[in-house]
Amino acid sequence: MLVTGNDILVPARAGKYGVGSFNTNNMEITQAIIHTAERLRSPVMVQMSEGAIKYGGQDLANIVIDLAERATVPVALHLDHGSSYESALKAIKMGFTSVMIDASHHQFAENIQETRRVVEAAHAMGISVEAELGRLGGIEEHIVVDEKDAFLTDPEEAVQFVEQTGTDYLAIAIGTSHGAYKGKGRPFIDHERIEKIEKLLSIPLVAHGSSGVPAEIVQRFRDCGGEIGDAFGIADEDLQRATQHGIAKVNVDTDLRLAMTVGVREILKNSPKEFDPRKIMGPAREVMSKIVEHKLGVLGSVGKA
Ligand SMILES: O=C(COP(=O)(O)O)NO
Ligand code: NA
Ligand SMILES: [Zn+2]
Repeated sequence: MLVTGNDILVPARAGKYGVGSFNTNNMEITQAIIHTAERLRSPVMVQMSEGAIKYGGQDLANIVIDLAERATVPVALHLDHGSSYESALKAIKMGFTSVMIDASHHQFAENIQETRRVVEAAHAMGISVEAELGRLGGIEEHIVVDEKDAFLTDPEEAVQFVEQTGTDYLAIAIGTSHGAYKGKGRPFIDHERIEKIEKLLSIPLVAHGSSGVPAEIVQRFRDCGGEIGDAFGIADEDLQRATQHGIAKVNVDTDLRLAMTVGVREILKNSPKEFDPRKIMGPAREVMSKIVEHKLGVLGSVGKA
């Protein structure tokens, strides 16, 4: 069933498990996310960035909404990294049941102002809101925030921010970053910071940049002609620990991008005569489903629906 972000994340925080919020850009990615969640009796969030909305529009949103409405587990459709009040309201009009307003690149006061506007409008329409305080490293969609400017979330500021905005859940910068290159070997995750914020805030916390970038997928990517550097993601145990301390929503995009590309490249390489789209996208859907299954297991949401 299609529900709001709060319907999924408030129980997740209380139950000390994480809920995967996976980015989608087409039907097969959406099916891999929702059908795997159903099979594992897990709540799940499907998210679209502004780029995905530009690419697939209402067509793509309707695929997600239809699968979510018919799903036997709770599913929310979430706007990822909404960059403005207008963008958030447009998404709500499109049928999104959760919206992020990411004003984290503004000064504190502007972030509060922009976020509060969205919260008032979204709440008037029964939609829940994610905001962000602190800046991740890596490439945050339209913003390249390099390491030196990235700053982690200040716990006391986070309390003020939540009080003054009314945001339902909060994305915090705790060492993760977007993309496939999160750090050499094992990215540093500031567990002390998470645990400080956990004690001060009772709302669900959000971890962006939570792809694991599994070595096996990276190797398969290379083996079928993909070019990728020294790619590392967040370690499963770091993610598991974070979900025990307030992290309830966990954003994953890169892992599904790599998985789909591996599926397609392997077919094109090993079956050069193949040109049936179902035989090309079908195996890619399988590779993605396995990645979703692994992630739901790491997050502890299996059987929670
Ligand atoms: O935070 C993310 C995705 O992060 P990854 O690049 O680690 O999948 N989307 O908002
Ligand atoms: Na988001
Ligand atoms: Zn993100």
